[in-house]
Amino acid sequence: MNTVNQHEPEKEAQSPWSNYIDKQAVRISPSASPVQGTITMPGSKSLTNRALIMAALAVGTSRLEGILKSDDSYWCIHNLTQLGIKIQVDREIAIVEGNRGEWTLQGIELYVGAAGTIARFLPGALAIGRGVWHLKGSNRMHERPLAPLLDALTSLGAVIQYDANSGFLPLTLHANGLMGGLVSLAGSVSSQFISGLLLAAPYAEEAITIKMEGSIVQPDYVELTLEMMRAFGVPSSWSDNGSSILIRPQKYKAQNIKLEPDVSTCGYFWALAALTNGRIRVDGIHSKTRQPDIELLNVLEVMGCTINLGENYIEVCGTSNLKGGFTLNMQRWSDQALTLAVLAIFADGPITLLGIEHIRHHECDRIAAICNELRKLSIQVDEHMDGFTVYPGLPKAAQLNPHDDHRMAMALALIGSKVAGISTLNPSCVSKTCSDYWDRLSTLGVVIELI
Ligand SMILES: O=C(O)C1=C[C@@H](OP(=O)(O)O)[C@@H](O)[C@H](O)C1
Ligand SMILES: C=C(OP(=O)(O)O)C(=O)O
Repeated sequence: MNTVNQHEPEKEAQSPWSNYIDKQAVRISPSASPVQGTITMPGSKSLTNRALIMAALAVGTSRLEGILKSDDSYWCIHNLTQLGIKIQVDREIAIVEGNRGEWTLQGIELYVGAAGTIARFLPGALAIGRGVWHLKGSNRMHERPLAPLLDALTSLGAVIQYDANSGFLPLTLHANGLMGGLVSLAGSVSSQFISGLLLAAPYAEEAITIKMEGSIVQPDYVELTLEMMRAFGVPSSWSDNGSSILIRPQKYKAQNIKLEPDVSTCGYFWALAALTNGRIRVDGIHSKTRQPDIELLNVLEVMGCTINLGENYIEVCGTSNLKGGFTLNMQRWSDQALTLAVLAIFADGPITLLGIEHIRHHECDRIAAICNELRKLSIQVDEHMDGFTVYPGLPKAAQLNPHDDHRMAMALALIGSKVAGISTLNPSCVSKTCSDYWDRLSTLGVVIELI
């Protein structure tokens, strides 16, 4: 539990859409006045990669508006293009010509970078066709689990050969189409296994029933998948008291759709308002979104912030006295755990976050990594198997290591918006989901020096 994976920056996993690639570190210093602004946010990573893959498999040509342009979506577009899908990107719009589920280019190597969504969504999408592909990713992606998904695909007809470790990338996938039938799948380590099978399920020879074993972490992402499938013309039905989903054979129909902004990225900016007693309004988003990180707003309200919900915007106004002294189970929206860890430093009582053991399998072991970094600031933390407790304190100056994890970098930067002397290494790792993060902070008055 005490070992920390000090992953070195892996530049190969960054894409042409990455910025700051030549920078070693970033110094973050407080703004002279409370942070205020009305901003827009890039598109959701989760929605972008789902929409790209469904559009690629669809009948007809889709138009996706508001795509995210970051490493995770770059590798998705790059791989689909390598596989013969025609995709034109013009600013934040992608035009995608669907292949009706028939892959034409085989025998190629596909590189998924550090993107969990591609590593978990592409194998199923490929397994519906016929052909052989080699899949690999970043060093960290080679350590992130895939076995439940790959075992399910194997039981439906795929043949998988592992280069090194069974259940992990890199691997060779021999696709023979997917049979239908009943398949059991556990989502207790990652909800992406279930989304990955769902995305492919309509292209199986017979109906597929996915029986979910045990509880699913972050289940709203499965709902996001089902919602996007409905948008592409594929319905699904739940049975067994919500533990099984049935998908019948059919094809996605090309769509013209607008994607929501990324609520996980919004979280850093709302937290910035909360911390600096400022005001941040994000346009183009509403509180009825299915993206689970919207729950952060309820917690910010409990902590003393004022939340203004418009039809097409959400505004957070901060407070001079952030309230702590509570315990939260964050299993359902764990991408914000690191944001809350940082807010907790400046609250008036300790905050304990539990139910998030699965984030040890994300871009780094996020529980070990955040505890390690906050201790460098002399902040008291207790590490638990499934979470951590952060105690309020005055952070001392330090250089922090984001462990090559975009969310570590984006959350740790918020400490610098409050106190002097904070810097973090490897600033370009933010490009996994927000390639212009440092410019965005700078525009809002936070002092950013890229070195
Ligand atoms: O399906 C998705 O788009 C995601 C699912 C979640 O992952 P896990 O279910 O693997 O925790 C989330 O953390 C990730 O950022 C995006
Ligand atoms: C867990 C995350 O990403 P991935 O899609 O790689 O799992 C994340 O963005 O916090």
